[in-house]
Amino acid sequence: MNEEYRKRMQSLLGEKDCQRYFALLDTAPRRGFRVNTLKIDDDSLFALTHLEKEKTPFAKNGYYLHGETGLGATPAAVAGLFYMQEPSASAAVTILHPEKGMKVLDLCAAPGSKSTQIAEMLDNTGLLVSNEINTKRAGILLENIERSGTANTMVLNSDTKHTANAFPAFFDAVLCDAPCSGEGMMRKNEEARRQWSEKLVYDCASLQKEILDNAYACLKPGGRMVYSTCTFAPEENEMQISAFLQRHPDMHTIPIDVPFGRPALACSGHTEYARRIYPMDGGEGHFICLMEKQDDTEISSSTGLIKSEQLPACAAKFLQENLEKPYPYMLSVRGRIYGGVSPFYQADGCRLMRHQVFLGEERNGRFEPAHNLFTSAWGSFKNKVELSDDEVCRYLRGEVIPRAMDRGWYAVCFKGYVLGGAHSDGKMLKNKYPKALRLR
Ligand SMILES: C[S@@+](CC[C@H](N)C(=O)[O-])C[C@H]1O[C@@H](n2cnc3c(N)ncnc32)[C@H](O)[C@@H]1O
Repeated sequence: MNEEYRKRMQSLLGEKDCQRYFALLDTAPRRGFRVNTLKIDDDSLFALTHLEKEKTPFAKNGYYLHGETGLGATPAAVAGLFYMQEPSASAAVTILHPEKGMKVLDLCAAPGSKSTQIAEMLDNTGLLVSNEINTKRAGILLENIERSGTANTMVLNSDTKHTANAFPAFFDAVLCDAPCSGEGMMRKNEEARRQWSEKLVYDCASLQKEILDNAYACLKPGGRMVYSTCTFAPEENEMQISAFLQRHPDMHTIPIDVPFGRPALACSGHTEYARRIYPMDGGEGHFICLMEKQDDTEISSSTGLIKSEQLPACAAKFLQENLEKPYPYMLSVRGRIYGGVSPFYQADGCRLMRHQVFLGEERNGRFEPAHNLFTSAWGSFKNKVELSDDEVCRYLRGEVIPRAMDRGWYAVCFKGYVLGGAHSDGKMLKNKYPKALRLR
């Protein structure tokens, strides 16, 4: 271990805790998952799987994982019934506490562990905008968003300054889970140990400053914001917040009353109100600071709505016949049809990857449903087909399933939970599970 790092941790933790910390670095990392309450409740998930029921203190629906591997390829994971997440990472959204109906921004969102948690708490009300700058990671974010079943989430692949330009003073709550030097990843990731340097800490602090200012620009007066990192360096945490509060006197820190972690370090601006979580506290490591913007200005957001084209008749007919309930909002753009529980907002200057739920598209006068129509937890598809365990494996590999049944579209299910879609020609179920997701 880098000697410089050892010295820094010693001055942060003191001798006794420092010894515990370095001893823990050589043990197995804590792993966890959250039950996706958009699709299933805790008891039903435990009845369906072999997952153990040991709760973490960090989230209402958060549990520890013990030894199980390969869970990502199980039908329950593919159906989006749970999301694997480092246990303490769920603390940031617990502290942000998004409430139903709110407009929420997750500014640095990939791969989506916190976005999916926000989506669970919004419970398909309000709006979630999930932004990620890295295109490949934004693709993974989109997959996770689709799998989670959320029907209120817009996915952007933009630099945070473009997000700030598109959504000035727009959000009730903002999560700024900034890129960092990743000291909280050292137990699970050898690379994080090797790449650590003081220069990395300073480089991250400079990027975080810019991202935090952009997060601030997106927040409504009266709105709340969480700044979080998975690192321990004060330059990226308390010192970052202290400097931010000096630049933005209309922001203040809020004490956090939770049964986990420990008070943060005291710098100007009551940074001790924030929480630090170390491996000794039951997770890998996080810093979380809750702030609020003063509510004494009359700034109104200038973000506008997208005008929809007329819904093609074939799409309107298909959706009316096949969905158990209609989406409150619909958007038709050049033959592509979206549904959502929130109005569709413009995101000028941003690269938009998804407007809420992509339902499908019109092709030569016919409506072709998209995978997301089946995975959404909103308007469940009426026609369902239940597959055997063996058929589920074949479906997830992209194979055709022989079945005599009425022609038409079906939601393909594993024990009642939807995996994706298929089209029957009367004898065969043609597999519509996306090629990119198929198991090899
Ligand atoms: C700590 S990770 C986010 C983890 C995510 N919130 C989660 O819980 O799944 C930080 C993310 O910020 C992204 N990022 C890096 N620089 C950025 C920038 N300038 N603007 C927006 N995102 C950025 C990284 O690509 C990375 O995906």
